[in-house]
Amino acid sequence: MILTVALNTALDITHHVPALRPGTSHRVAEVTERPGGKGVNVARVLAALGHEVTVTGFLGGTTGRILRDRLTGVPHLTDALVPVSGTTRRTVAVVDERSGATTRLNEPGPVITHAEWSAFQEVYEDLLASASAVALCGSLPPGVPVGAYAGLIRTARAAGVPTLLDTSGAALRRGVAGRPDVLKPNAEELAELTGSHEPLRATQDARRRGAGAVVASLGPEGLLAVTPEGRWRAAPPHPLHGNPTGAGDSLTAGLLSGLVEHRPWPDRLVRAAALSAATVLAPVAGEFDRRAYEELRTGVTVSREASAA
Ligand SMILES: O=P(O)(O)OC[C@@]1(O)O[C@H](CO)[C@@H](O)[C@@H]1O
Repeated sequence: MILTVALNTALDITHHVPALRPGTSHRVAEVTERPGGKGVNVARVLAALGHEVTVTGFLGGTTGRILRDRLTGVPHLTDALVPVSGTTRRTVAVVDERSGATTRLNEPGPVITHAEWSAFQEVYEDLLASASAVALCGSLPPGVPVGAYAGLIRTARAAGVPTLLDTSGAALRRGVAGRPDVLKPNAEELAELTGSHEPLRATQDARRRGAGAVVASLGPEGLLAVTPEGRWRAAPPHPLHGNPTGAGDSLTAGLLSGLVEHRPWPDRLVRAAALSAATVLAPVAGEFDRRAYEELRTGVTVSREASAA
C-alpha cells in the first residue's frame, strides 16, 4: 500500500460568496464541508485511482469524529489515524465567485503531547513494513517537533521505503535535510526555502539541500521537475479556471501513482499535471473531475529542458 501522513488533518469548509469585501458581512451562497489536510487529500485521490492507501496522522474531538465518519467506507482507503486529546482543526476557504480568487484561513491544529507523538511514531514504523512509498504532507500541529519530517524520512529510508515531502516554512527547511526522494513545493514555498524567485535556479538549489528530485508546481505555468534522470517541464494544454484548493495534493498523488508503478519521469509528470488540472476544474475543492483527467492525460505536454541535472 501507499502510506500518506497527515499530521495536521482538517475539516475543510469552503464558503462561496458573490464578492469578498474585507471588513463587511457576507451572505454565503454555498457551503461545502469535507475531510482535508494535504495527506488526507492525497490518500483520497490515490484511492479514487484504485491504489490501496493508508492514511495516518492525528485526529481528535468533534471535528475528528466527522472526519473519521467521512473516511469510513471509502473504497481502497484504510484509516490508521491516531486519536489525540485535542480537537482536529478546521480550515476555511472563501471563494470569491466574481474573481474566482480563494482566501484561506488555516487554524493551527491541536496541541500534540509528547506521549501522542511517541504513539504516532510507533504506528508509523509498523505501517512502513507494508508500504511501497510514503507521502509526508502539510503543516505540523503544535507540539510536534519542527524536525519531525526529517526524522520520519530517515525512518522510512532505513525501512527501504521511498519518500515524498510536501510542506512549508520551518518544517520544509528542516525536512529537506532529511533527504526525501521527492520534494514537491509550490512557487512560494520554493522561493521561501531558497531565497530565489527564479524557478529553475531555486529547484536546483532545493536539490542541493538534500532532495533527490524536486517537482515544483508553478500554477498556470505547470510543473518543473529536476531529477537525477533529467529536467522536464509539464503543462496542461490550455489555461484553467476554477478552485485550485487541493490541486497540489492531486499532483502529489499523480507522482506517487507513477512512482509505485515504476513509470519513467515523463509519465509521472503527465499523471501529476493532468490530475492537478482536473482538480482545479472540479466543483468541490480537493476532488477531481475524472472525465477531465482522462482527457487531460492526452493533452498535457512534457518537454525536456536543455541539459541534464
Ligand atoms: O495548513 P496546511 O497543512 O499547510 O494546509 C492545509 C490545507 O489548506 O491544505 C489542503 C489543500 O492543499 C487543505 O485540504 C487543507 O486544509
